[in-house]
Amino acid sequence: MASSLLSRITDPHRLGELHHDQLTALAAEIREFLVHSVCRTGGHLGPNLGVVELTIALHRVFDSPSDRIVFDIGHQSYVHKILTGRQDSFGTLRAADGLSGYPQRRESPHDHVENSHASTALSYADGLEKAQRLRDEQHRRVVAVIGDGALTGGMAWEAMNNLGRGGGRTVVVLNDNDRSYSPTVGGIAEHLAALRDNRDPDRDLFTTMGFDYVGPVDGHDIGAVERACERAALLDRPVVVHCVTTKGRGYVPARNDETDHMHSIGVIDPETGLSGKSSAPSWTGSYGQELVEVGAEHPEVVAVTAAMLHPVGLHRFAQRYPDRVFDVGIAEQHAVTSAAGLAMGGAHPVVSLYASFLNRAVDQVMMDVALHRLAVTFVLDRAGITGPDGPSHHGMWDLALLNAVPGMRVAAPRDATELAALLREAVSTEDGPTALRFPKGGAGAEIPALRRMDGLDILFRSRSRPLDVLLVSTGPLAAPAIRAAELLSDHGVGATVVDPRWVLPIAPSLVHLASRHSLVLTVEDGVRTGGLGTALAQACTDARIPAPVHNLGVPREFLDHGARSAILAEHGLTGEAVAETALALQGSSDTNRSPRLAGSPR
Ligand SMILES: Cc1ncc(C[n+]2csc(CCOP(=O)(O)OP(=O)(O)O)c2C)c(N)n1
Ligand SMILES: CC(=O)[C@@H](O)[C@H](O)COP(=O)(O)O
Ligand SMILES: [Mg+2]
Repeated sequence: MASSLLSRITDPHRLGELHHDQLTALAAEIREFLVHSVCRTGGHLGPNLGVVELTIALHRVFDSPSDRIVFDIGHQSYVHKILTGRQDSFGTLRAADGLSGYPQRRESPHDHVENSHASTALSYADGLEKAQRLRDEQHRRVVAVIGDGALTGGMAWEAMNNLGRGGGRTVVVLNDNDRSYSPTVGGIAEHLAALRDNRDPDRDLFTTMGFDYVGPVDGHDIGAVERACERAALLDRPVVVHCVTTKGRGYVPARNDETDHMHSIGVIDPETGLSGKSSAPSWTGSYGQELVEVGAEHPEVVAVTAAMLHPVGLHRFAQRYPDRVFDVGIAEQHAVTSAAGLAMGGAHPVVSLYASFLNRAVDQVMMDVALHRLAVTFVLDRAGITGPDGPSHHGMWDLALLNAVPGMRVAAPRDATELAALLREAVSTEDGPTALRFPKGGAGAEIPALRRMDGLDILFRSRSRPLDVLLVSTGPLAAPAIRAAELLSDHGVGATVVDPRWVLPIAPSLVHLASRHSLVLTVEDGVRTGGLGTALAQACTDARIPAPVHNLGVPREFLDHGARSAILAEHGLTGEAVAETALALQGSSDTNRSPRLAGSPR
């Protein structure tokens, strides 16, 4: 939808041609553009509606890309993308081969940080500034745009500690909308509220740490933000420009969304803000419901979230047990070690995180929880390929990372029934940490076991030659594994499908089962390197089992955004692909079998 002013802005330098009234009109056009485009593609509508004027002002004051504008998390960079020549391709947002929902260097020289994990922007700024000083490029400015939520992350304060006294000139633009998803929690949020209300400007934290402070500024007044940034740009020391904004501004359905002001939406009707999709039971919903019941059965259970109470499904538990839920802000490292303290004190904390955000707290899992053999349960949502949020959101490393943690037990439920059972087994484990992992989206159909054998669930067994191939499935990849076994059986190759339930460490019973088969294939929604398959292959080698163990999983690569199903298919994690791989491997050891599924079954 080309519009008069917006279509003129093919480059941010064109903003300088507009006078104040036109800027206000441009902001209105951008808001309308955002609502109609993001309602069609899905994405972070609320955060971007809140930074329209702020982003216009930044691009009028600073000379991107010579001046670097770095966005923290980057979910609020849509306006930046629209102003830097990408409005025409906005309809491809978050689709495979389309625009990323975060800054992406291959899209534009104006983009710098692709990682969507919070609280990193100030550290990048510190490094960029040091490089600029070394290269005698002091004419360039570094501008770090960080939200009040991201400012609750520990890394941000490690960077503030360096920026404040490091001789730099970073302009920290604090986008304060008083929200992460929910209202931002903790002392920092209180301090920002005091600054917003001019209650104690003299004792402000920032000046004590060596920053100038400019604000609070109305983040929706382009002129006011421009003047604040121009003042900041003249300073020869680090400065915080405190902009006060409103998440979801200008779109009534977003403002009325009390949960998170449409922080992240799917496809919705722009007129009503409603999604036509019937919400099938999700993994998150099943977990949230189950934890309420577990909370009644286990009074020692408490829940910990890192600013994602609703996204990880803890809101029902919070309603039922308000004193047993702890939102620590976007602070996963603190969440884990605080949980270690809770466990030391006799509680059984259940720490709910998106799997990829656990990456930054691995040392805390290892040295604060596992070293002390503490009863902490980690529930990792968005484990495996997530899809539209791209490489830093795929929860593909948790199995490999936790595989290296002594004493850690990891479960991967294949359906909601198993989730309920494994959650109870986890919170009943008192001699060390446990983890449950499940993917984004619907929990899928129930997959009953034929029988349970030494803790292993046998899900499929060919009537003839069942010992030809053992398919070891992980969580919901049980479904494609069963499909593969059916196809193999149709082609005269026997197969057994086993779900270990507790996938790490490798159970001796699984090694024994593998020893009885001619070929073993493991199937996991996680990086192959160091995952379940690697662990089973190592255990089979240690036990001198001759059966080849072939691992199917996610490659050791950063995977672009796209649909979860398409990415899984691309990496051979569908029933048909698994069957073809097994046939090819069989074919390599048994020449009279065709390695293809094509053609009618035997
Ligand atoms: C390490 C990490 N934990 C959690 C998230 C999930 N997350 C994405 S945006 C967001 C809230 C960010 O709040 P804020 O920084 O204030 O930005 P706003 O959305 O308000 O503009 C969270 C928690 C993340 N991206 N990274
Ligand atoms: C930006 C961020 O980290 C999250 O908002 C992310 O977009 C998660 O999205 P889902 O909750 O839809 O998986
Ligand atoms: Mg915020």
